[in-house]
Amino acid sequence: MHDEKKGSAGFTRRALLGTAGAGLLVGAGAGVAGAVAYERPAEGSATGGGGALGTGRVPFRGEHQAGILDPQQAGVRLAAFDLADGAGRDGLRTLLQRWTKAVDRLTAGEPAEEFDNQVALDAGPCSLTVTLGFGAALFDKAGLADRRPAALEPLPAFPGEALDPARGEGDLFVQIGADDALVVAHALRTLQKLAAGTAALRWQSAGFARTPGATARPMTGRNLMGQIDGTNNPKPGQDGFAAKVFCTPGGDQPAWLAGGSYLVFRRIRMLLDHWEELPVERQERVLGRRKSDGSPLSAPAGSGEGTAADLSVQGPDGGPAIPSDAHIRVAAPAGNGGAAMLRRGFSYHDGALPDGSPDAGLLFLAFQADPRKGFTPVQRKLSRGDGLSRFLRHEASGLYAVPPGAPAGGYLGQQLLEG
Ligand SMILES: C=CC1=C(C)c2cc3[nH]c(cc4nc(cc5[nH]c(cc1n2)c(C)c5CCC(=O)O)C(CCC(=O)O)=C4C)c(C)c3C=C
Ligand SMILES: [Fe+2]
Repeated sequence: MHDEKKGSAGFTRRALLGTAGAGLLVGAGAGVAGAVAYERPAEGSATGGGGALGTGRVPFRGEHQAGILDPQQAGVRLAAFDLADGAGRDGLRTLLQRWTKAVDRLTAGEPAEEFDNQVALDAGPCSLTVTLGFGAALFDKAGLADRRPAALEPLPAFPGEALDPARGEGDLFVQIGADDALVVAHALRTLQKLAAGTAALRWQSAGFARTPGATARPMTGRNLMGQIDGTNNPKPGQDGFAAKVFCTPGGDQPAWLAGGSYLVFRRIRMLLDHWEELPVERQERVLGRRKSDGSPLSAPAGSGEGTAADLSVQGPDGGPAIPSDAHIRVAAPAGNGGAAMLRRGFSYHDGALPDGSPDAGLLFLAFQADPRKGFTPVQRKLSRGDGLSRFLRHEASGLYAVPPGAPAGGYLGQQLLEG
């Protein structure tokens, strides 16, 4: 399932995933997203860029789109565009062809042919990835209603959420990640210019994750609650990994989505003023894992995040060591009919709200083979019985069909338009 194409920096995507495996072996127990050993190529080993971080290059083409299995970059911009009235199928095709041409060049560290504004001129690729998704409304607008996947039906309403459609949804979604903020901003600006007249920017959100090299050794990242986040993600190489994350045609899954995925986006604000009032031991019981090393409360402190959580272990008080409303218990696949997803969220911090509280939280992103069997049942349960939910507010949402990677010589989304 992994592509073998070599990037100019002299490593393959398989090599990246292999590095993820190495991360596991050293006991980090880390998942793909934000969690893997994140080795950069040696300084000067590739085109452009001054340092090792700049030369990282992620192949854009392959069976799956980049930005799903690849390690998280330090910076991300999520954005969605709405297709203009009258653009139709031809307008969409032309737009996807122009975006593909630009992304091909930008991910190689080269300026776009059209509309390049020189913002990223001195930088290498910086591990830039651009991941595209299609929102449900796109299919009618582009005359493709008969190809809309059944699984793209709107997510149900969940208790406690207050969603702002102006900061979510949208026809064409992009996740733009890179290890340099200018490279990220440049890529979005280029896509926006190329879309002029065909699609208009609906919303955008900026996020961040650990910068590679910030810690003494590669580690799973922390979120703004201070928790190690990403530990128990499905991992490539595990039995059934691909079936959890990528679509297999058949049933009501369309053929054009083979090798693609579904992405759920949620902008989730953290009530940090309340959270930070809790003593660390209480915070740990809300999650079910320790803050220090991510070890589950069912195992001794210091055993590390790679230790499997045992939901049957009793604590000293005779109750469950991992409380009944602990986040990892309520979210666990075991209690949700096996529901699984690959989480790849980024933190955001957009200053303060009018009441002075931080406008900060998680840009939750989860890739999965079918949201009806992944995100929806888990979120339904979390919204009722999760101790962590008391400290969270879901503020925006999006569900997108993520097409497979661009075929050799072809364009992103070609399978939908011409399959
Ligand atoms: C509907 C799915 C989920 C939402 C929404 C969600 C929000 C959310 N989660 C954290 C922090 C952590 N989550 C962790 C584990 C975890 N979370 C989900 C699902 C959702 N989380 C799953 C399926 C799991 C794995 C459960 C298991 O089987 O162990 C963890 C623990 C470490 C880890 O495994 O990643 C943390 C930390 C936040 C802060 C948040 C919303 C802002
Ligand atoms: Fe979670």
